[in-house]
Amino acid sequence: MARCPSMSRPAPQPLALAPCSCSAPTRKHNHDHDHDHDDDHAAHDSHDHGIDGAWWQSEQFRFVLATVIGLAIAYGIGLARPAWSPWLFGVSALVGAWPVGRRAAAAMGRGKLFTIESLMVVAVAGALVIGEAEEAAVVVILFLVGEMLESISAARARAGIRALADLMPRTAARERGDGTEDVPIAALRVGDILRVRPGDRIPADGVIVSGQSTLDESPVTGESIPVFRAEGTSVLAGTVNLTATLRLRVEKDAEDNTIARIIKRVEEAQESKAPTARFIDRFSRWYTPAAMLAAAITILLPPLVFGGDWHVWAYRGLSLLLIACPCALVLSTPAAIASGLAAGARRGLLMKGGAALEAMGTVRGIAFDKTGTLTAGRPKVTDLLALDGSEDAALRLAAAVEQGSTHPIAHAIIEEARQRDLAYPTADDVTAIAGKAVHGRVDGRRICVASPRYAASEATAMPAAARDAIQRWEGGGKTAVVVLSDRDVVAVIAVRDEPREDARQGLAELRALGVATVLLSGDNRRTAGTIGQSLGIDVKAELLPDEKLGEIATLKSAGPVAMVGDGINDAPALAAATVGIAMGGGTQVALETADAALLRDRVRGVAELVRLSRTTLANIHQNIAISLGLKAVFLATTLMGTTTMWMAILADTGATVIVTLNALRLLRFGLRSDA
Ligand SMILES: Nc1ncnc2c1ncn2[C@@H]1O[C@H](COP(=O)(O)OP(=O)(O)OP(=O)(O)O)[C@@H](O)[C@H]1O
Ligand SMILES: [Zn+2]
Repeated sequence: MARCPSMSRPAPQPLALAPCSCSAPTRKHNHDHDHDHDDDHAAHDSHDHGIDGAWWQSEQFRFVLATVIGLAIAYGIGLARPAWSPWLFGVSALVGAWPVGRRAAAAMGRGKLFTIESLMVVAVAGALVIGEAEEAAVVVILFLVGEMLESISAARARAGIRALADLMPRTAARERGDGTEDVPIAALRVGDILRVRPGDRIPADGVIVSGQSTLDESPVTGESIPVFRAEGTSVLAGTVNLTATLRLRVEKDAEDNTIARIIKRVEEAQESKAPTARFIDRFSRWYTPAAMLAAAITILLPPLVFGGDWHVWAYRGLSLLLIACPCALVLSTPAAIASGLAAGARRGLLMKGGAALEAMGTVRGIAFDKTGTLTAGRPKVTDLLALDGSEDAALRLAAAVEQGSTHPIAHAIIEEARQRDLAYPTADDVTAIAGKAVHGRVDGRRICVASPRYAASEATAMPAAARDAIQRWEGGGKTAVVVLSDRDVVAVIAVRDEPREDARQGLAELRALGVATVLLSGDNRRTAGTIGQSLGIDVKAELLPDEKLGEIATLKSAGPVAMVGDGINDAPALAAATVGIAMGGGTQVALETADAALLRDRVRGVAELVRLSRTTLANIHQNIAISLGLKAVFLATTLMGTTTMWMAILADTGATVIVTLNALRLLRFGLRSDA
């Protein structure tokens, strides 16, 4: 990670986002490193996915092992012939440092003088010059071992995402004639019919054409309760078919499958840098040269000015170089972010990057949209009051204009008309007025389905019966819409959208986390108020779409704000918030528009997201404290002369490993808490 894998065959590319040397912020991540050598390039790509085969089979490990054995032999011979010992150790150090030196030279070739590698090379060369060959050899070994440990643990963090990729079966049984043929997943085309036996994983996003079965969707969405899926419903690649054979029509090419897109998203997210990581990059840019300067001063100043011993101060100066190595610090943020993102993805919580994760960890307020977010988003018509003509006649008119609308209320009205077997005409000139109404022309009359507020301003008069019905229904948490025909009120229709099952609990969990919640609704005050009260959330109602943006701006002035919506018709509000979280409305749109997306339509997922983000932030802070703390301690002891060079590098390696292991703890996030 912080140190680049050193072998000619590029070693595991861990979390692609770790900068590969402390002092070269412009090198974005390890990959760049391998791209220095074109001949390595192809090898790199092909190994990228084989990373965590057996680490002990890697060339990196063999090299380290060889160096350790070499050192042991040198030590053994040195016992017999003490005079040879410095030379043997010197040779060991040079051989072990060879790959590091090559990388330092390559970086210098690109004009980057101050890298981890150059720190190492100068320190080792210096140690040899002052006759500390044994010390130099041990430093090199520890450095190599540290590098290897990092690769191994980093591969584990990355495996958090790769576990998702492993969900995909390699082949699928495609129907041909009477039987089936096994074809690789990549060869599947949209429209192919597949057979999936119980116990198999679904090979592609598709629709069930025959059969019904229970599916375990937890691998993809984190939803632990198996779901029943019958003919006509869609299924996701990577989920497990539990009970019966299904015939499936492929709806997506392999690379467009939801699971493939999730993996891609998370990998992209891991590459993106969090603000803290950017800060540390900038910090390293002057930090490493400063360390070199400090080392030079330590070596030169005491002997020249105060008559100090040359050997002693050269040794301390060189130790200082090793202490200055900021591997652990550079790694502290990206390692935690990568693990946090992977842990989230496994639980159906997707985030677009480190920035979103960091922001989410500091959020103090969260605004919710109502329809499709706190409620299921599938309202149903519950009451109908016809003032002029029959109920069916009114419903026909309403359905005619609602055909041109995508609003959930429109679906409810059309569904009701369908259930009553009503044939309805098509309306002309259908226009929707966002947040207010939809209107169109039917049989020469201007028909409008509108919110009561808008209707009141349009209608010539609002009959008392209509007014009463509206009041009563809204007080019961229903949404009333008024059907107008040429400015006459012909009917009032009530629809009801049920709150999500876990909405109440999810909001309570957020409050327990100290997050203020508010419902921003376009619905009328009474309806939204009733729902808000039953769920325990503050309400701002009767907001037009741009007024929602205004509310978010106001909230934002008090601190970072997240907005949770369905990601389809509230994209502007999601964009206006510090963090936009998409929920419901399918994963497809959500993944594109928002900073974060919940694959499971659970309000509790929002609380989980907050907890995960905060845990990740805390992890980052621990990592920074560990790396800087250890450096501070060893800085003091080195200048006092109580610790040696090899202890300094051991501290650096140790801090790096501790930081990596600490970050890996995040992968277990959520295993202990609820499910
Ligand atoms: N197509 C439509 N048919 C009937 N009424 C509509 C339509 N579109 C909007 N309205 C009216 O405008 C109101 C506000 O709509 P808007 O889309 O802003 O809010 P919403 O999405 O229904 O609710 P929320 O913002 O709480 O999710 C609705 O409650 C309804 O009365
Ligand atoms: Zn280091």
